[in-house]
Amino acid sequence: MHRLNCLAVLFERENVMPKTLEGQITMEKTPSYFVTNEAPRRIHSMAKDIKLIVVVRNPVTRAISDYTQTLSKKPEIPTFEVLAFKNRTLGLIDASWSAIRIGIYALHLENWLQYFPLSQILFVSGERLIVDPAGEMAKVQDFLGLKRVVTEKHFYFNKTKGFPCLKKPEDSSAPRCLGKSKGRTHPRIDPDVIHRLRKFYKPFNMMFYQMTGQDFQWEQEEGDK
Ligand SMILES: Nc1ncnc2c1ncn2[C@@H]1O[C@H](COP(=O)(O)OS(=O)(=O)O)[C@@H](OP(=O)(O)O)[C@H]1O
Repeated sequence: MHRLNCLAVLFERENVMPKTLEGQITMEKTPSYFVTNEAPRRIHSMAKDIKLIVVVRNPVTRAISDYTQTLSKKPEIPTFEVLAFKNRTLGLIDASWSAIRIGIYALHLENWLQYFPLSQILFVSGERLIVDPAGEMAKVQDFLGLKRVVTEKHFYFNKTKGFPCLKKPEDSSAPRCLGKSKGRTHPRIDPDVIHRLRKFYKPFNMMFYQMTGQDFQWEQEEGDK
């Protein structure tokens, strides 16, 4: 079943969704909501006061990450360079390919803003989440009206993983990194293709910065990982 339908069903059969007691928050996470056309209308009709959190990263890196994930399940698919273009000679990007379409954040956000005010949405920078997880988590906790319980002391940089991992200072349980499918090495992509994609996304990124009032600095980035 599609994940959106899953949430709808869970909400409808209230007994399936965990009961929320006074002072508790129920959270639900599905990556595809942000880019699903019917999602804002349906979620709004169920929970108008809901707080929404969206993690966004450079759409070029996001597309490559998306492709890497698909490639790991279907190694026979064409190369990224082939899938990215409608016509490579003309430099025509295939914006209908989901790996590329999902990164047109301004387009998706427009849809959500028809139903929810910006104040109900928090945008977390995927890049900041890696370099300063505690800083981004502070914003998340403030946004949710929670005490800042998760702080610096809950994170350490794991050199083998190449990413921050979680430690729980209050108990002696082992530190935890995200699984093998998170933080995989990306295949090398032709720099011309990356350049073309960056050009493609630039106006949409600008629009997104304007809509959110946040500059994610994706134009300043040198590499794409
Ligand atoms: N701490 C930590 N550890 C590992 N990975 C981290 C971390 N923080 C952020 N990231 C980035 O998260 C990316 C994977 O998340 P996804 O968006 O694919 O997850 S999901 O769609 O919600 O399942 C994943 O993308 P890839 O690098 O392309 O695998 C990571 O770059």
